[in-house]
Amino acid sequence: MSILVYGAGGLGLYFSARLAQAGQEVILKARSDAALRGKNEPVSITGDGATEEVHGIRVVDSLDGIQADAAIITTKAWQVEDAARDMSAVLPPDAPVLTTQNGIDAPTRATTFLSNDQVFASTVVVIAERTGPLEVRTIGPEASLTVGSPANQPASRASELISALTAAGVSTTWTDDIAAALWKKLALICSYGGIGAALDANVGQTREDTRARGLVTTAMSEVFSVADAEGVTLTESDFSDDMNIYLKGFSAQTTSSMHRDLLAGRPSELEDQVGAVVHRAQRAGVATPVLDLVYASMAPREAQARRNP
Ligand SMILES: NC(=O)C1=CN([C@@H]2O[C@H](COP(=O)(O)OP(=O)(O)OC[C@H]3O[C@@H](n4cnc5c(N)ncnc54)[C@H](OP(=O)(O)O)[C@@H]3O)[C@@H](O)[C@H]2O)C=CC1
Ligand SMILES: CC(C)(CO)C(=O)C(=O)O
Repeated sequence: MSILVYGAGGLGLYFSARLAQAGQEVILKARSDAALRGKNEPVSITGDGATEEVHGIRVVDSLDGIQADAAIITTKAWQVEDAARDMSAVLPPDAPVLTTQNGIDAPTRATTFLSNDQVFASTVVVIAERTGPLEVRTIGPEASLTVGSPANQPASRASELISALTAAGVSTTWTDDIAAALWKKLALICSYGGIGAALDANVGQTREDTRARGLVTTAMSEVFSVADAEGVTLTESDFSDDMNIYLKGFSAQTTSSMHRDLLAGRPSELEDQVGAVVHRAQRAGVATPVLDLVYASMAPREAQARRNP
């Protein structure tokens, strides 16, 4: 199968490497340094102290003349529309396209230029960081994905892509309620990531401090309340799952990518994560005082980063 991976950052390099190692034909849409260097170079993937060089990935900086059977969008959330526009010119209309972004808006953004039926969404659990052009480092286990169709398409429409991911060692589960899966993940990253960013504290530090832990817990329940107002069904056991990941699943040093980007002065996914919740809360008349404060305290930093990217 020929798979277009769009965006050579942490997640894009990770998927490209694993899919190519499993024998898939991978086209990686990169830009800037990664595209220029990548013409004749392998992708290097480091995890568990070992580095593997993966050859055979076709790195391109333009989709002109590209043919692919499926695509995975691995840009940041605010770049999904551009990616979708670009690939809509070359993909067959029935080719499945998988979004991987945190937040809840990526599938809608993708359908600005792609058909509802071909866009599949996923939540991704992995820690993959781009460490240089065509270099990625993973921390912890291989990725696991929950995949579904916002347009209620059957799994069979994306079965070849799902099989390719599974064969590449990425455990992939199908869900009939992808909206719930996206909101559940959003509740996790918005809460520990939002409070972590506002306090500049890692997971270990917010977990150990009673007041900070209370803020994470309240922020999480605020996201659940907004999901409820949006008609998304999340259960108490979903809340416990998220709390367990925060309290027991993450290593103490963990910070969210939104936190790291904000603190480094880079454009972040603040709008797509905390912003997406507080704006919906306002429209639905749901009180989210903790997340409002996180958003208000981080928005000036975000605006500054976007003035000087
Ligand atoms: N990394 C992870 O472990 C996880 C990430 N996610 C989610 O996955 C998404 C991607 O995250 P991550 O990989 O960390 O982000 P990165 O910023 O590392 O990667 C995004 C990449 O997309 C590239 N890109 C953007 N627009 C284009 C374009 N038009 N053409 C070519 N390349 C483009 C960027 O290029 P350039 O560098 O030139 O800007 C960048 O390399 C986010 O929504 C994140 O929340 C979810 C779970 C885990
Ligand atoms: C939860 C985590 C670390 C990995 O899945 C993530 O998605 C992020 O920080 O953006």
